[in-house]
Amino acid sequence: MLLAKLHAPVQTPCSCPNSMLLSKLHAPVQTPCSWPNSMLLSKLHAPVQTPCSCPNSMLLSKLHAPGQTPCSCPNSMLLAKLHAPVQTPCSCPNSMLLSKLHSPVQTPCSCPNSMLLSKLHAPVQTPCSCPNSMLLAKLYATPMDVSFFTAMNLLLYKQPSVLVGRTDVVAVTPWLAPIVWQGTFDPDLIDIIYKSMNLTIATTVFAVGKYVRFLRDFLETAEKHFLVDFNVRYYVFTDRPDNVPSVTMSQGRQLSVIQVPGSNRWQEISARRMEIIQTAIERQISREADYIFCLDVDSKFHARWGAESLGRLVAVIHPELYNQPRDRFSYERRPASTAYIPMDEGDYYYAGAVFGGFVEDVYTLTKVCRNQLEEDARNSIEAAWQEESHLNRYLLYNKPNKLLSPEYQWDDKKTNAKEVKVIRFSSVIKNYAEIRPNV
Ligand SMILES: CC(=O)N[C@H]1[C@@H](OP(=O)(O)OP(=O)(O)OC[C@H]2O[C@@H](n3ccc(=O)[nH]c3=O)[C@H](O)[C@@H]2O)O[C@H](CO)[C@H](O)[C@@H]1O
Ligand SMILES: [Mn+2]
Repeated sequence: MLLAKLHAPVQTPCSCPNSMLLSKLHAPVQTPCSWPNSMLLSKLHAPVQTPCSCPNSMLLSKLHAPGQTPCSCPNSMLLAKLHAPVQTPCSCPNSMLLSKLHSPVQTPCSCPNSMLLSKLHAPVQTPCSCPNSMLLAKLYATPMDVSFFTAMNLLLYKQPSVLVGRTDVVAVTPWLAPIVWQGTFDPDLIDIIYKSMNLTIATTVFAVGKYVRFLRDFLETAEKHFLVDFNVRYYVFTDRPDNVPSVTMSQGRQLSVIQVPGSNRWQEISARRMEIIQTAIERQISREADYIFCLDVDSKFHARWGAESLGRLVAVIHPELYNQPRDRFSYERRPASTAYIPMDEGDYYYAGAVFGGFVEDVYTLTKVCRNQLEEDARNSIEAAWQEESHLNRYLLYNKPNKLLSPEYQWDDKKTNAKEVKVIRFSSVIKNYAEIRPNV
């Protein structure tokens, strides 16, 4: 619930994490329940009651009054939206007010406002799982917690620039989705924002037939680089469960093995992933994770792959075709296939080896692609690149809201390109004739 709210549209047109938190904090109390924290939140959003002249009443009145004397210091800007704790205090009236708000209640008297302030400064009581309690718990997390709120105050990070950034690559699509390249995000900042949400990321990987041999490197390098310090649940789909290696997992990470049939056609193994992922989401993943990534197993991680990769619907730009005109893309070009894309259409060529997003969005993607694959099979047509062709068709008409650059899907066969400053995940070189069940 909280996660959904954090992703709700921001009132102020800005996509920065502070705005997301602020908009949540400013939202009217939703679904109030009778539990004390909900009541308290309702009061916080209510107008000041029965003002008296005690310092606490005065402070509360100021808090609910429109922003005064805004200056350009970070505190004033935040105060205009809400009473966040002071970062880098200065002596402007807004900073002073903020300091007061976060200091212990002064001179308590028995007026309702003093009582309310005392409650606000008290530790969270008996948390339950309603959204209001979760929000309060975050607001009042102890300084030891890396919670959204404390992290925002303690983390000093480089000022974002409007004028200086990557100029050698395009970092945003024409529909304003970011394209994630090294140098376009602050890794520490982005991790702290997402870590406080206590997310679980499902990661599916297929190791059918001889492809089980890739699992050890895949998993061992993932433990070093992939969403480190996040809760990750790997789902390994294989016809050889006895050959799944035992790899030591860090805290918060676990692996489940799900048995699937083998096949004597690699095309079928690859394409059936859509159906199998769809079914696994229905059966268990929807209850066990917030986000999901679906990855190829014949790959290794080499460098950080962090929370910058998370989004509602995420795709990766194929390393072979990112600098090619769309008519060279290996889309399915036969109108008889449901994966058909005409020559004059197409945004990017996305790789089938990496896609992800919110579990429910990936569920829809896998369901649509599975249905299209089955319809094609009934019509005896197989798209040029199986599920990858269907994925490209889906993403053309259902735009992803985050794109990963080829840093996130390189190929060991390729020499480095100067715009790729870091290779995070790459396909290993394999002998197709030896490893696949058919050629
Ligand atoms: C050179 C080439 O052909 N590249 C295509 C091939 O990529 P790839 O060579 O990356 O395909 P792949 O052989 O890695 O197969 C995709 C994934 O399916 C799983 N798997 C596949 C076969 C098997 O016997 N067992 C098994 O487990 C495994 O997780 C693997 O990572 O296919 C993709 C679509 O699927 C794309 O169209 C690629 O452009
Ligand atoms: Mn592969």
